[in-house]
Amino acid sequence: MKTIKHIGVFTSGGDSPGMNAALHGVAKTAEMNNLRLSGFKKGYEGLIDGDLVQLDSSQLKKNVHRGGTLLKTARSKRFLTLEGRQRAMQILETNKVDALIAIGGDGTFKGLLAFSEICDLPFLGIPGTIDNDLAGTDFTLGFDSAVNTAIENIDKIRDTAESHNRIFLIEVMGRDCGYIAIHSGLGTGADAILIPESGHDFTQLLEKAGSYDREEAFVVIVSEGDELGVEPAAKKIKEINPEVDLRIAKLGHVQRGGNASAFDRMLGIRLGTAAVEALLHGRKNVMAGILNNQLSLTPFDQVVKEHQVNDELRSLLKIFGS
Ligand SMILES: Nc1ncnc2c1ncn2[C@@H]1O[C@H](COP(=O)(O)OP(=O)(O)OP(=O)(O)O)[C@@H](O)[C@H]1O
Ligand SMILES: O=P(O)(O)OC[C@H]1O[C@](O)(CO)[C@@H](O)[C@@H]1O
Repeated sequence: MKTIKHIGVFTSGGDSPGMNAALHGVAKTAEMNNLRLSGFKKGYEGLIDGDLVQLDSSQLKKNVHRGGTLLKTARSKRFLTLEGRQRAMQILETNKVDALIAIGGDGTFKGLLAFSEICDLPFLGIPGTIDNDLAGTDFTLGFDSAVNTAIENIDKIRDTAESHNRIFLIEVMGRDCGYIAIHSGLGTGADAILIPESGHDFTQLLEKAGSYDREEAFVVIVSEGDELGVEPAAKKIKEINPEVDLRIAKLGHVQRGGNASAFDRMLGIRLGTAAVEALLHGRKNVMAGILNNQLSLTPFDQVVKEHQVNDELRSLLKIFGS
């Protein structure tokens, strides 16, 4: 095993609160072990272009709380091509990088799997996405903050919904994973929660919404990947009852921003530290995560896209969400 003296780190895919805390965890642990640390900017784009900066923990510690990512991020079309990945490999060789840490979601780890076919440097992953759609960790960085933001905004919408006795269909993020919808819906006493994984029979829900008691609000949380979707759901409700007073609200990218929650700050510090220590212990091509509140390392091919909507959540959804 080659001695590690120089680590590269980057953030990739959608930004998520807690990424800066993870960068601080990486930088501080690298410093403690006398390692050089380079940050590649804009995800895989920075690897391809050789766009890198030297990182040290004194700048990063002031930004532990901040949402977004100081290294910036991107969805890189070029890294999907072999030419892009070959160029990235040359950049790593030229800069004498001995190991690479990626902070991102399932796409980022698929990228590392593809990269590992041509590049045998040790890669370490840190789960950073608001979607919480990865196996190998109970929570991804940013999920807790995003749910808190969603809940804060849904509470506000409920105030106006109650005042007007309106039906509100509120779309939350999560791509094709309903985790944010379940947590924000249960946490706000929603009347119904629609998620991609549930395979709903919508008839009952739509009828309930269509004939709702006009003396009350009716709040439905709809995950953006749900098979029905907010506009078609609204249309169907209107078909059942053209008189209903209905509004749609899409929370959108507000869910990705804002200061990281206490939970995400701590998670970032833990996982950033664990990633550097795992590399120093000779581990490669694994993601650092937290399972049952214990640090855990899971190979990339096992972490990509396993939805965590388990039996317990499904049964909660049956009781509270439809
Ligand atoms: N099969 C693949 N081969 C090579 N690179 C890939 C592959 N899949 C994804 N990538 C790279 O990983 C980047 C990040 O993936 P993606 O845009 O899906 O975000 P993500 O990491 O899943 O984060 P989020 O969950 O926040 O969207 C892509 O833009 C692309 O450059
Ligand atoms: O910012 P973009 O590229 O529009 O991506 C939005 C997507 O990214 C996420 O915020 C994180 O994966 C998803 O919930 C959402 O579907």
